[in-house]
Amino acid sequence: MAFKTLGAKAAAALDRELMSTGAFSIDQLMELAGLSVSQAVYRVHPIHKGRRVLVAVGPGNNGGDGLVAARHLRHYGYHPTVYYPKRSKNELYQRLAKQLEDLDVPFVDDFPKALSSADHVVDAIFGFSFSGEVREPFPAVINAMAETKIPVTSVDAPSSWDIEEGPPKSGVGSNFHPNFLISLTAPKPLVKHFKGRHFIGGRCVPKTSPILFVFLGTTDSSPPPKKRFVTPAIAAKYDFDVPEYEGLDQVVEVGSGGQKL
Ligand SMILES: NC(=O)C1=CN([C@@H]2O[C@H](COP(=O)(O)OP(=O)(O)OC[C@H]3O[C@@H](n4cnc5c(N)ncnc54)[C@H](O)[C@@H]3O)[C@@H](O)[C@H]2O)[C@@H](O)CC1
Ligand SMILES: [K+]
Repeated sequence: MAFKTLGAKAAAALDRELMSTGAFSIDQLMELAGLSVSQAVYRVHPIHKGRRVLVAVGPGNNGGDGLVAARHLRHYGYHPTVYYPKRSKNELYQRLAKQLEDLDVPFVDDFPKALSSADHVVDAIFGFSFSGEVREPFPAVINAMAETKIPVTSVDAPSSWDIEEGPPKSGVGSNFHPNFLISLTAPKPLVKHFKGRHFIGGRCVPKTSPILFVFLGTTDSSPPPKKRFVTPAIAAKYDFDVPEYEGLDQVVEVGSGGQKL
């Protein structure tokens, strides 16, 4: 059985709701997203496979997730490098970049050159707000990620893929098939075209409501709740499934097309 998917409009509406009635700040959501991404990378590319992780950062919140992930990866002992060609003037992104600079994480301008000395790539260029043809300077970056033999982990969506329809039929991105994908909160419809290893990660901590405690039968001696990140009410309203997370994990591996394993 497959996890229900969340279309681009629903995903954007969900994030807006979390930031209004849900009382979360964008910083919190991005921190949890980036933390999940860093854990997915740690799973698929443990440090002994090579420390050099190149993080391709786009101009929006998907890029912000990449900046946060780079910081966590640095703390885990990786040597991240960040390609961030369209820097946002937004104060949040400037703070995320400063945090990386303070950790001596290098920012590079030449993506192909950086790729030639990387062990792993994180694709945090576009997420659910991508649409249309890829604009400069990103076509060459997408092409390079499509052609490289270095494993690529995409954040929320393979950049350049249509959120509903998947890879473009021709042109930039039509041959881009990342090895790994981490869907944030819930898979997007494009996962039906994804063939690699697939994880779901999170956005926000659960509100353990009395109803949830009753539902899970939680007492002092019972196992901790495995549902994570969104409240049961939000999952029901947006009609998606919350996977079961183990222990301290911020990610759960699922089938490539979003099937329950
Ligand atoms: N929306 C939210 O509140 C949150 C979103 N998160 C992450 O943010 C993503 C969505 O973020 P955003 O809504 O900022 O959007 P994206 O980061 O998906 O992309 C929007 C940016 O890409 C540019 N863009 C769109 N189409 C393009 C094209 N064809 N060529 C070149 N540039 C193009 C836009 O001008 C904009 O700067 C999610 O997929 C997820 O990864 C998380 O950080 C948590 C919170
Ligand atoms: K992406």
